[in-house]
Order: sequence, then C-alpha cells, then structure tokens
Amino acid sequence: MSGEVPRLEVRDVTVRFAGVTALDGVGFTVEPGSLHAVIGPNGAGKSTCFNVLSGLCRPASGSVRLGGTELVGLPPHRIAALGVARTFQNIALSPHLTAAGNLMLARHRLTRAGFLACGLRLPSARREERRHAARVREIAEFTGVAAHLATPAGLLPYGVRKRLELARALCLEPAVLLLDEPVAGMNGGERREMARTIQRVRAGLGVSVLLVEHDMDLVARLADEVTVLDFGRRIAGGTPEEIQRHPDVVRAYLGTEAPA
Ligand SMILES: Nc1ncnc2c1ncn2[C@@H]1O[C@H](COP(=O)(O)OP(=O)(O)OP(=O)(O)O)[C@@H](O)[C@H]1O
Repeated sequence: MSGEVPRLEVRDVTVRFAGVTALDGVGFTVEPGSLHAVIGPNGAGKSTCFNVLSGLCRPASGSVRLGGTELVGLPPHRIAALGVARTFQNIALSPHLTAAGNLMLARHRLTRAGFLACGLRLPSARREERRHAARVREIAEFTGVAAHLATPAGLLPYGVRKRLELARALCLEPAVLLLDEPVAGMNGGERREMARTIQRVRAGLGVSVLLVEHDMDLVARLADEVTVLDFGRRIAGGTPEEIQRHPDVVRAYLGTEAPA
C-alpha cells in the first residue's frame, strides 16, 4: 500500500500569533511509508505545526502538499477526507459511546450520504454497515482494542483509550497519520505497548506517520527521520543518531531535557 501513499511536503510555513512567530519558514518532507518525528523544547512550535497540517491553523505563508494537492486553506474535514488524520494530545473520544460506537462514528464520517441512507435503513446501507463493522473489527485488532469494543470509552484504562484514539484516526483510512504525543502520561508498560502498536500499524497498513513526541527513547526507536524545531525554526533534520549528536540540538535542549 505504501506505493500509493503520497509524499507530504511542508514548505516555508510561517505562523504568527500576536507578537509571537510560532513557526518561521519551517519545511520538511514525510516520505511515503516512513515514520517522521517532530521534536523540540516546550513552545518550539510542534503543536502549531500539527494544527497547520490538519487545517486548524492557517499559516501566514507557505505550503503543505499531499502528493499534488495543496492543503493550506482547506477546512479540517476536507484534509481528513484527503487522507491526513490526526490524534489529539487530550483524548477527544465520546466517553458514553462504546469503543465500537466511537469507531463506527468515525467510519460514518467517510461517507456522509451513507449516514443518511443508513438512517433510512436501506438494504444497500445495511450491507455498507456490515462492511464498516468488519473493517472496524480489523482496525481494532491491529491496535489491540478488540477486547474492549463493547465497553464505553470513558470506562477504559488510559493506555487503551489512547490506542482507541489511534484506531479512530485509522478508521478514516488515512495515507498520513499525525500522532500528537501518543505516549504522554503513560507508564512504561503502556509506552511499550503503544510503540508496538505504532510499528504494527505502520508496517501492516503502509501509512506514513508523523509523530510529535517528547519521549526521546520512543523517537529514537521508531523514527526514520527527525525534524527539530526551536523557537519556531527548524534547527536540524536527520536520523535519530544524527540528531542526538547535532550541536544545535544539544544546545536547544540544555536546561530543558537533553535528548537521551
Ligand atoms: N493560539 C495562540 N495564540 C498565541 N500564541 C500562541 C498560540 N498557540 C501557540 N502560541 C505560541 O506559539 C509558540 C509555539 O507554541 P506551540 O504550542 O506550537 O509549541 P509546542 O512546541 O507544541 O510546545 P509544547 O511542547 O509545550 O506543547 C509558543 O510561543 C506559544 O506560546
């Protein structure tokens, strides 16, 4: 499948908030099927970068292209429909819906007309519904949440909810998956489980993954390429090994958390 996954190209993106340049001419490329991490100290611009890619924030200038398609200026639901799906730092699941319900809701976003037909209980819609349910089960198995499908999302342990959030993003059948701090707040066991899940998803589904993460062990273990931001600027890019030796990166992290 990675043969069909388009390249994501971020070029010269600048974002300004009153008095603050959150991103200053930032550019990088996520190669098809690769895992690309964006790291940097607090306030470096990582979240802003994600918000630009998913359409929540419009840059003052610059471009984001998925294959031949310009994403800047498109609303978030169009960007998701084109194949860029994201998770959030703070889990955004419906707590009263079951895990399966949350995933089915995401599937319905794929086909809005399907949702209407489904409400009218047309036979074609019932077939479609069964197909969606089968795919939801497949994705749930991939992400290790299949045993929890009947449980309301709000009652699940934190680590499972984070994997469910990832499963929900995958329900949109993305070409590029944006993961916003997927192991934040997790204990060691949950972190290892999430790392395995990300590896499985990437290898099994062939999607590209763009990861924002503070956990350097995870980045070193998973990433093919790393982009380092500091004060809104891209200060370095390369493999995890190259990044850890880069003098500007070491300097940027001094006094905060040194990359392990
Ligand atoms: N909506 C906003 N209005 C004003 N300033 C903002 C806004 N969002 C972000 N900023 C500023 O832009 C800069 C980059 O913030 P951003 O949240 O992207 O950094 P980050 O690397 O994600 O930080 P963290 O690791 O703490 O999440 C910071 O100086 C921040 O204060």
